[in-house]
Amino acid sequence: MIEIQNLSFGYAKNKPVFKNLNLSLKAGNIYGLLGENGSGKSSLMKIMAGLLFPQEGSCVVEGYRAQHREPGFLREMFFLPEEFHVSDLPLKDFVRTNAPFYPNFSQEQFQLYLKEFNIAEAENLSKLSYGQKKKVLIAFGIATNTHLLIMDEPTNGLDIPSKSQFRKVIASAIDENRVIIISTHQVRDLSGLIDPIIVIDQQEIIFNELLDDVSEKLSFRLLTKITEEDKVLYSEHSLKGTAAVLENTTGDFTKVDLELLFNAVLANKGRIREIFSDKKVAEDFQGE
Ligand SMILES: Nc1ncnc2c1ncn2[C@@H]1O[C@H](COP(=O)(O)OP(=O)(O)OP(=O)(O)O)[C@@H](O)[C@H]1O
Repeated sequence: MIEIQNLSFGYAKNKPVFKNLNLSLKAGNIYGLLGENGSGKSSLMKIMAGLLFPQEGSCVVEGYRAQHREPGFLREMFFLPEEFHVSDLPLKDFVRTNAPFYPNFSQEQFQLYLKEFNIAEAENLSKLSYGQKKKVLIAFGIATNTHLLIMDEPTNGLDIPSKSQFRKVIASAIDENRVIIISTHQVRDLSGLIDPIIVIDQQEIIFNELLDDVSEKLSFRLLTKITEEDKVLYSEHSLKGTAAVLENTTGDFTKVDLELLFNAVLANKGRIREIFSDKKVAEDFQGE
């Protein structure tokens, strides 16, 4: 659905944000895009939305070059940026003005999601808080039924009940024709929702894996003591013990802790890359 090839991008000449980046995203998935502050998550999302242009290489969405923002592309793409502005309109006028851009917009779904988020349809946007406005945009974005839905830090600013409502509505919105991309620092908010996980670091994608493959290759354990046999890739001390990411040498599947995974990927990217590329070589070999 999205093919990014040899993409280089930067805001200033000698300060690249991405160098020769390649990424392929497939419909039917809710991708989680993770990275430290300034790693380029928002920039990548804006490139996919056609709002920033590659200096080299290409970003093609369902056959359209994103940067050309052709009508056929715009009809099938909704982008919720981290910072947004909405006009002071009654909600029904907001819908009347914006819904016609999206041929598959569903008023019925929009109402359902608003109800889930406890927002009355009679509201005027000027009377809503930041978090409530965000929920209106999330509800609208999902109800557009576009093939590509991009959300930059959607749970930022949402209260605790809204975060679980968010998970519920997003989980109901994915289908085989749609790709959803969500960037976040709050990985715990999105655990059980995002899969695969993509990590950006230092101008490149350093990790792009399905959680099933993560469970197969890595173990997430709370250890009281680390022994020499434990192939520890990353560990953190806590009051409960040492939370560790290890190479999965036993074949047992443990539950993936996204925060630990992210920290491990950043702290030990060379070894983690080797572990996952071994798997890909083996799969390619089997496929021959
Ligand atoms: N409008 C801009 N002009 C110049 N540089 C920019 C601009 N926007 C972002 N940058 C730079 O580009 C790099 C990537 O920024 P980006 O906002 O894409 O990162 P991010 O991963 O989304 O960060 P955060 O997690 O803090 O939101 C950073 O070094 C940032 O300073």
